Amino acid sequence: MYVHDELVAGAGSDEVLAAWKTVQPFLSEDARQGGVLDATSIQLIAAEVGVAVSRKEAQQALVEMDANQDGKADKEEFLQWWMDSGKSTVGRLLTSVINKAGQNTKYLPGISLGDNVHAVPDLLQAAEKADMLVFVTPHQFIPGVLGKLKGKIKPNARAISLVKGMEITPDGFNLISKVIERELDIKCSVLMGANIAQEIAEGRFSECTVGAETTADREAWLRLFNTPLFQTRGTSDVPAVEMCGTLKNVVAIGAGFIDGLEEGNNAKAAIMRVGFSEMIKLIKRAYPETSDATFLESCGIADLITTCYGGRNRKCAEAFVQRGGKATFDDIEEELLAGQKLQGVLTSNEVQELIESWGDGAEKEFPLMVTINRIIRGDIPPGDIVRYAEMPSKEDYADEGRRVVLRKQGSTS
Ligand SMILES: NC(=O)c1ccc[n+]([C@@H]2O[C@H](COP(=O)([O-])OP(=O)(O)OC[C@H]3O[C@@H](n4cnc5c(N)ncnc54)[C@H](O)[C@@H]3O)[C@@H](O)[C@H]2O)c1
Ligand SMILES: O=P(O)(O)OC[C@H](O)CO
Repeated sequence: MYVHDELVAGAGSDEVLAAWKTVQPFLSEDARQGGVLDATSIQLIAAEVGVAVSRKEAQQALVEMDANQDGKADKEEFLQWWMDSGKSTVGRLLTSVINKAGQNTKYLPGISLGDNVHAVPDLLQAAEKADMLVFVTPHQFIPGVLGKLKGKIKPNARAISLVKGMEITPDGFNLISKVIERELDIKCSVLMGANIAQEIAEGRFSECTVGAETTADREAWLRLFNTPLFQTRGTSDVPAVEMCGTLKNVVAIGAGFIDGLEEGNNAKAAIMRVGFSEMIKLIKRAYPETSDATFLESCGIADLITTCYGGRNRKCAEAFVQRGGKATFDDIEEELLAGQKLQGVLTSNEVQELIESWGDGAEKEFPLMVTINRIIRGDIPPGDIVRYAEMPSKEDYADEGRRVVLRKQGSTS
């Protein structure tokens, strides 16, 4: 499994002590006898706990460690330095942690990944011989990932995308599965559904929808994914499945605004209802052949519900309101998600571009999507979400932030 490598928090003193013992046979004579370290010993111990330490860093560490300035660094000084430094400048490589601890301590702490999961930091090494490629990375990173894979994978490999988002082009848009197909010249199916990762990782029951054009592809992916606790249903309505997963993230931002405003359950249900009907309208406009039945699959109504209650888009939108305009979505993402990435904000901008590309009058077809985007951009305050039908705009706030233009009767604030 390819894992985009990064440095994560350093190991604790217990792990380092265990590493110290493990590498004893390889330490220098001085280190073994009296616990006096040299740079090589530091590198060996650090490597054992999954931390990459260069020669230069190890030498610098020796200078920092020598607290009593006797020209030596012993075990106690080493341990003290390790804990004090917090490994803030060194850290542990995530792939190494996953392979040693059997856990992704950064993104899924406490979840055992199983013995057959091996993290590989080299994308090509992980993918070039694969027959089945599963794409699940935030959609902003997809171009970079595909650039590295282009022309380097098996020509008959099958792909599936769990990625939510779209690419905007001068001619319209492409869903991520289509971007994968175009760049890698292979078929790409999709898997979407009410699938909050933490719950699946904990082995709790959920469903999902696989969209694949051919029966052979559907059967192949169902064989791979379907389990009693992860019930997978297939459909050939591929773009609608992917569009549902993509658009519900925008509605979830709206649901989060409602939560932040403490507008209550009725208001949230209303935003979800309107959002769902705009999703359906937008999907049918882009893909008129879409089957209504797809909206009742896990990728449709179920994913909308779970994301509007338990997702990160909802959570960050709620915080955006609670901060009263003092924090941007970027700030909130960094603070609340610790390295994870929001999809809904980018997708809202993409959807807005798509709607605008459909020409005059198209915005009025999707007043909630447009209103959510205006709130995200800071053009109007979050409270205006309940006035989505009037489509309040930046111009309504021309007078030093006060809402001065009443677009429709009864729209005062
Ligand atoms: N988390 C969920 O519950 C969930 C469920 C279903 C679908 N999805 C979708 O799957 C996609 C990925 O979401 P996620 O939650 O796994 O990611 P995430 O939000 O946890 O993002 C962090 C991931 O991005 C990787 N990353 C960081 N920089 C990168 C780079 N330059 N290139 C490649 N990868 C990089 C990190 O290693 C980490 O794995 C999204 O489109 C999301 O909507 C997520
Ligand atoms: O946490 P979110 O808001 O990115 O949503 C997660 C998944 O898409 C739910 O299926």
